[in-house]
Amino acid sequence: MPSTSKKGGAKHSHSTTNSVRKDKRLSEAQELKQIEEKCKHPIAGADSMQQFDELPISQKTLMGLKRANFIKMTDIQRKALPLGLCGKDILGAAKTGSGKTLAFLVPMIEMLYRQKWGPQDGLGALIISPTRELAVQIFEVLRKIGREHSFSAGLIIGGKDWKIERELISKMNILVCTPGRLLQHMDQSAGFNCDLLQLLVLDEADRILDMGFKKSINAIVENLPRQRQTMLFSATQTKSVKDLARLSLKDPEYVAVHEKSEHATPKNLSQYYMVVPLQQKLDVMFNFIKTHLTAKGIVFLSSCKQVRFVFETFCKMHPGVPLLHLHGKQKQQKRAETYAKFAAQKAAYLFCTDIAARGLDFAAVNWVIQLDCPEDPETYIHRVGRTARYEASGQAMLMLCPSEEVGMIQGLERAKVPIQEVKLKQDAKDVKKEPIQKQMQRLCFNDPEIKYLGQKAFISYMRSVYLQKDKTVFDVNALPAEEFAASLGLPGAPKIKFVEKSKAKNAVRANQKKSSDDEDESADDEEAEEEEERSKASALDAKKKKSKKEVVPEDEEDVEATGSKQVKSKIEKMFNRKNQSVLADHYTKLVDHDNDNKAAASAKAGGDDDDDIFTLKRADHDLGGDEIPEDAVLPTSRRQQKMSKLEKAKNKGQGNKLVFDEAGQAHEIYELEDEASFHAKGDALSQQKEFLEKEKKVMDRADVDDKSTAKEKLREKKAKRKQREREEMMSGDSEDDEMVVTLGNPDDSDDQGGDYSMDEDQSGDEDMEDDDEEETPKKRGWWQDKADAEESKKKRKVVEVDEPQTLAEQEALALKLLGL
Ligand SMILES: Nc1ncnc2c1ncn2[C@@H]1O[C@H](COP(=O)(O)OP(=O)(O)OP(=O)(O)O)[C@@H](O)[C@H]1O
Repeated sequence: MPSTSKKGGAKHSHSTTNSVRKDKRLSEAQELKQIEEKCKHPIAGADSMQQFDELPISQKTLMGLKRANFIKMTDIQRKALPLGLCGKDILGAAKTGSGKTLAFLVPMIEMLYRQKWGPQDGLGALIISPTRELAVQIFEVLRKIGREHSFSAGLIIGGKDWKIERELISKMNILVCTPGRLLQHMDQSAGFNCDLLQLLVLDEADRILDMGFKKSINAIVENLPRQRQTMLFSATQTKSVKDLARLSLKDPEYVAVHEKSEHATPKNLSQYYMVVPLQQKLDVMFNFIKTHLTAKGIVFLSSCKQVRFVFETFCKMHPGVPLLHLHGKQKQQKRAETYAKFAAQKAAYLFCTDIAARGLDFAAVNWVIQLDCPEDPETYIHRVGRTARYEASGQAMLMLCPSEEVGMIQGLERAKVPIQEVKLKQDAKDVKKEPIQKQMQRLCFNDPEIKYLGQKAFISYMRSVYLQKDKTVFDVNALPAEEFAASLGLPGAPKIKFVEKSKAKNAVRANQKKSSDDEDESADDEEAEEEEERSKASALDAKKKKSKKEVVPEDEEDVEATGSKQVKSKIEKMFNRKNQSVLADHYTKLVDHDNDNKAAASAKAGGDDDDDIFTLKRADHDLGGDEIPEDAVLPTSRRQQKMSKLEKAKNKGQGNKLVFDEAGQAHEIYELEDEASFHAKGDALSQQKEFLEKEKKVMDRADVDDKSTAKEKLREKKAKRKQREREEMMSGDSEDDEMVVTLGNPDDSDDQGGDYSMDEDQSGDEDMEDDDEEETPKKRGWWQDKADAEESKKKRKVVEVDEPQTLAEQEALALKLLGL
């Protein structure tokens, strides 16, 4: 009967499927056993292995590698993979473009596979990258080679929506992320749990471990289990014992493939440098593009503003090849688009900051041009590493100002970078030519936006040079400011306070040197010597105070009319700006109260400058000086405003103890005592001391209590928030899976995974940069609830002073609120 035969057929096929599955399971179990057996350290015959299929790895990984055309191992892979597969901690160092990514991805996938990691096991491996673009790239390679496996992997670099990320993060086996965003989730996402983490990878480890990310990484590592495998990779590897200790590496294997090689850069890379006066750089760059129209090049500049200005002006001059720009202040979507566009272009030039210096793997880049000098040889090595990747060849050009040549070239020699000088062609030096400068002037003249961008580019370049640590290379005073400004098309160089300060500092140094020379000469004159000491000490004191203030110049103080020694308030300074020649119009617009809204809107739309937005906010407060009574004690300095209550209390001293008489009048204690009984208690000084000690103890106790209460409140608040989030999570399961991939899905290989958006951890990347062409209004801080943020927003609008501490402050505030 048909029905019976159908049933029988179904039964048959069912049992066939079952037996296929069973066979598969058996062979997998067998494979696992064999791999386990082979992965005992050291792997037998590892030294002679050349291909991936000689390694003790799963068929699934091998298939993934094969489909992505990875057959033969590179040097770093040959050395690092056998160690990584055995679970060793690794410090991997190999030249740029040498294949470090696979050296950590393969052991990671294999380790999870061998442990039969499943959805219920949660997060097993974490990869941290310093930039979003690099994280995306790693994620893509993971998708390719892990396609046969069934782990879930997520990209956490700041999602479009925090909530979506938060929901997904709890379900991932592997996460590729940037430090800031990861930390944010660790702190705020209820479902995030990394207690079972098996493996941590830091790609571009030296960058992640340096100052910019230090705090985030420390906090992240604190949350991770100590029992885990850790791998660090970079072309310029850190070997700092301190760094390794803070990551709790266990007997790490140092795998360096270029340590013994003659050069630190790829052998197929030709490297040149050219000494170009600052004012000719743009001209030389433009000519370079015009004479290399079929090339694909990356041009590095020192700040976002520089990038934007050069990009905008060069676009307007139509060089005849597509131009793109990439920097950390662009919106994430724009960044991702630019990345994809440049990757797809055959001939194009990408202007960028160091955000693109590390790890990015664009195909077929012919030239890397460093229009601005890199901060150190390491940065140089990473920048040039964007070309000559794997087995390709490439060329790199470094443009140096005359004052940078000696220091930088010596540094590069020490870092084993082979570089040769090429001379600027005579016609490029011809002052009569200056085609760019004239065009630049026209652009600035016709378009105030361009002029303003130029001013900002000028200032940010000078600031970047001023802030550089290596003073043997960077000397802001050696730069021809006027000529440089003219080369940008500006009518004059904006006055920059920190440059003036730096000159003054040099003068003080010269004076000190002179006075110490004088001191040597008059060593026999005792009186003169003493005087000398005194003046030296006070000069040093003054210098200390000055340098403290100068370390990080405040944005709004950087550009300022110089010459006046008068002490001015910030508001005065702000208004004085309109008297400057170059930035006059712009600042007039910004501090014009009637036009505040207009200016705010334009700042948002054209959106360049956070300094300006900052200025605008202050102008908005309407804190007219006449509203505040003369005797009111308002916190004036920023430091004072930031002072905690405790600090303020400490600064106020211990206070007086008063006793009230029957009429309710307050008296000092001694007033109500007769002299005999006062003396009977001991001498006045010891009484005073005893009293103060007693009071101090009381205060210390109160302080401890206060702190623990505050901590407790914070804990409660956090627990409540997490609870709330947990409830929200339970109530709706998001269907958005843009940043997620289940690796075992061969059909989705061509999808563009990950839709990435903002993340807050780029401070380390672009910390010299302070503008934002596409800046959005300030977001709620990650530590704030929505309600908190609203509350603080409201507060900000009402009063901008600290909670009044003294009677005078309270009176001042009361009068202000009453509008008197
Ligand atoms: N075994 C291999 N066979 C073929 N190509 C490979 C192999 N390993 C890596 N590659 C290719 O080499 C290029 C560089 O690899 P990868 O990005 O991993 O280098 P890297 O060492 O991490 O570079 P960087 O230091 O700049 O980050 C990539 O395009 C990658 O696809």
